[in-house]
Amino acid sequence: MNSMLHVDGLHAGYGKALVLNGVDIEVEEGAIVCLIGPNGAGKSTVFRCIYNLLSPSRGSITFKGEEITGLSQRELLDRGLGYMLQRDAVFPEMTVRENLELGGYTAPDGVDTDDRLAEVYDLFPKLSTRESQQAGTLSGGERQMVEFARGLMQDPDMLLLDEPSAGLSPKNIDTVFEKVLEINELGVTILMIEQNVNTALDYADRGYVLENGQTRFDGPAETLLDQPEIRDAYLGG
Ligand SMILES: Nc1ncnc2c1ncn2[C@@H]1O[C@H](COP(=O)(O)OP(=O)(O)OP(=O)(O)O)[C@@H](O)[C@H]1O
Repeated sequence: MNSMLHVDGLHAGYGKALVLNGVDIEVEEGAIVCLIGPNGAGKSTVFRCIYNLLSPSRGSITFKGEEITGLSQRELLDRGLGYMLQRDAVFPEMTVRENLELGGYTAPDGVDTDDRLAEVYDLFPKLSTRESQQAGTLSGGERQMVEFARGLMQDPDMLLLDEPSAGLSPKNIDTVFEKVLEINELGVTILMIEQNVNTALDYADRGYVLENGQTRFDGPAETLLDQPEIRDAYLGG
């Protein structure tokens, strides 16, 4: 397997506060990798560095074998790296279709928006039946689907997902992870931050545990929860 994304010795912070002090993550092409860790461990900060929303003070980030530190979001999308943010980011006044078409505008050259829309509707049939509905009137789970679908409009090779299941009901959480799996099976490599550790690790190939801005453990997802320190920290023993 080829390495898709490689984060090596990442250090970063906000002002004088150092938040990351040695993060190493390897994501192989085709994998689903899950980044877990307590609140404030620095998970979103890792994503901000990868997506050039924050400049690292040390370390390197390579995507498809090339250094990407400092590249604009436009360049990252052109290279096939997409990002779905944690916060609710649909445009509520716009219809479902308009939200998706917006995703298409930022797609790399050569991606046809109409073709892409048809493929995305295949993946999310419910959204095609709601395409004229204002996104702000959708349920939380449906809005999450719109965000997901919008990220896919860019036809990425890899997606960064920041807590795709955040704030959803148990039923919708399963639906989101099923979609993650389906999208992965279509060839999209996934790196996701998750608080629903048990469920996320059920779907992931590999997991990384971040604590105090450092990678503390990593391993195949199915064996990660066998480690007593991780069980104690996440499942109360
Ligand atoms: N813009 C900012 N300015 C100053 N400090 C920040 C900023 N953003 C995050 N931090 C701090 O950096 C640390 C790591 O935050 P980060 O959001 O990366 O953690 P996280 O692991 O994603 O947490 P959570 O699981 O709660 O979302 C925290 O202590 C946070 O308060």
